[in-house]
Amino acid sequence: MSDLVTVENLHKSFGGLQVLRGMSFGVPEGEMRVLLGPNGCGKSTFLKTMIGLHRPSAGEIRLAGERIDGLHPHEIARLGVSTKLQVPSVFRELSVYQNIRIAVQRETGRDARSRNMVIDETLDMIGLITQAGNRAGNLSHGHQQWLEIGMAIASQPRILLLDEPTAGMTPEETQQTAQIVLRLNRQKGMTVIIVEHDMAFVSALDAPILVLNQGSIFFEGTLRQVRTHQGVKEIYFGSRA
Ligand SMILES: Nc1ncnc2c1ncn2[C@@H]1O[C@H](COP(=O)(O)OP(=O)(O)OP(=O)(O)O)[C@@H](O)[C@H]1O
Repeated sequence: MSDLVTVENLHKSFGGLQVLRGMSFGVPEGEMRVLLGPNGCGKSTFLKTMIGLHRPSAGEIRLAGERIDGLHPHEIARLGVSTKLQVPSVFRELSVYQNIRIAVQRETGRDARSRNMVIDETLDMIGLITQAGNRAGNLSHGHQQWLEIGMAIASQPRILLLDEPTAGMTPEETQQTAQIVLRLNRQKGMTVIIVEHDMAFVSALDAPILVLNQGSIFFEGTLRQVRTHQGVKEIYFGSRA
């Protein structure tokens, strides 16, 4: 299958600080990749560059063969790239249902019946149907994260980017989040790129891993291969791992 996302020789500097230095990889349509790497190696910078919040210093990002680097965030979103970053984005005063409805309404061209179907399907996907009438601000931290995932998928994107979605969650919520992401990927066929540190979560996803180090992809393989690769152990897990 051809790549939905192609990242080629991507560079991003902030002043004199070179964060991304020749990052290259591809993700075939319908697949998932986990982006791992030590703190400050540029994982969030990559996600923000992909959604147009940062302009690359050099290199290309393609979606289904078309260049998206340099486009505005709303143009990239319209092409089907959706994201849940670490910054909270739910409307706390509104209900769970209203939050999802707002996210669905951002899409044009749907009639009311099909909008309602998307809202119900989204609530089902994120496991919050029984909480639909609750105020978003009253949800637990974990459930708010699921709601944010729901808002990100309500536009039915081609690719979903998640930045540390399980941060601050309990171990049980973390496992349930893995199930949500797996449903999106395996049942809905959504392409997913996830930045994550939690190894229990990464293990549950059972997806190929990209290890980012010093601004470029250092290694690509399974979690098992990553865990036993001497070079990765040294840069990521520390030499004692
Ligand atoms: N807007 C910015 N201006 C200047 N420097 C920045 C900016 N954004 C990120 N950086 C720097 O770029 C480097 C990479 O940051 P980034 O947040 O991408 O790392 P990360 O791999 O996501 O880290 P973590 O795992 O800790 O979240 C850091 O040194 C950071 O201080």
